Amino acid sequence: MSITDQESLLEIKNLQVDLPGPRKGTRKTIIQDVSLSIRAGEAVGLVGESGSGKSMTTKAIMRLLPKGAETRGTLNYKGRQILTMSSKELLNYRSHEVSKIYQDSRSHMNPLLTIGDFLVEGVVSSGAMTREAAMTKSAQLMEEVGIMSPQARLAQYPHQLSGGQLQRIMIVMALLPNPGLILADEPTAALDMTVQSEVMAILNEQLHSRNMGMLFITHDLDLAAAVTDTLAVMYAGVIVEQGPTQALYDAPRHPYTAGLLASRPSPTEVKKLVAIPGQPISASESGQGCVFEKRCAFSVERCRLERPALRNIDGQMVACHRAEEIVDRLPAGRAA
Ligand SMILES: Nc1ncnc2c1ncn2[C@@H]1O[C@H](COP(=O)(O)OP(=O)(O)OP(=O)(O)O)[C@@H](O)[C@H]1O
Repeated sequence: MSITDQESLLEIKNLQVDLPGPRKGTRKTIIQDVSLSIRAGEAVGLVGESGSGKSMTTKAIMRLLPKGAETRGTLNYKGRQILTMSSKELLNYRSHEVSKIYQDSRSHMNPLLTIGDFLVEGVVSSGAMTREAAMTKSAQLMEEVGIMSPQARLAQYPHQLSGGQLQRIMIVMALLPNPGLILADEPTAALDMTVQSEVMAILNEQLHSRNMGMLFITHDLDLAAAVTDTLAVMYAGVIVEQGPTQALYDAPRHPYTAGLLASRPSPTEVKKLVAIPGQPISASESGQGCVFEKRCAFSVERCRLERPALRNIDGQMVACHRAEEIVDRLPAGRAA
């Protein structure tokens, strides 16, 4: 099946992931009923606190979940079912179709390999390119992402490059096989703000010039808002709010999203931070009701008893029974 701008590159429907529980024969749910789609040229942000299930979602997309994991639902890439791919298809999918960019590039690099050897290792060993072709393409891509003197850099070792340069090298490695989809897991978390913006601008530019899709994983709503077209907010393995980035950022409708926005510092003004009370829970600790119920200031009995489904309110998908009646009482999130 060919992909046009309008068709989904990646389509996840009703994903549920269970892992073996602490006692023999038990299981714990990590991801519950997650649906998400990414089109070519689109950047989708998956935002949530630590433990909400963001990384597990990317692992499910790569079919790299821990041993003993049980996956339900459907995951399609360009119309092909990821869950039923043969080992050969899966190898091709992981090495050519989807690339991952990690948070801490230095810890993913072998300090004993030159940048060049590190970059070409994957594409050469998968037989996709000769070493010479991979080195030439790496040098071209390095120029595209703003690394000066690429030939000299290819011969250097990771300790000779700064954090920002290494993250650009990770982007080059991700682009080398010409993937359709990039999974970027907190790609700038280890960088300072200026370098963070530069790296995100490079990713954005590449996304559009190559018409790739991107899933951008982060706990930083502001960063996600700056670089994505669509946002999905995750809590305890569930997407609680989803919609066009600008609309969701300007006018959150779920108490959790509003709480996240109110709890971060403003870059332009001194304001009192409003923390979300209580501690995040994992999917396996959630009861039959709303996953956010225990921390929500607007919780009523129905929230405790009945899990709210995502429903469309003015173009935003919101999983809250009371979304319409509480909208004016949510904490103001946007920086003034
Ligand atoms: N290998 C594992 N075995 C069992 N449980 C796991 C494993 N890895 C993660 N979990 C659990 O799965 C849940 C989701 O974890 P996940 O790593 O996806 O969260 P996250 O949102 O990516 O967090 P972070 O931002 O800290 O990376 C958490 O409750 C976590 O404890």
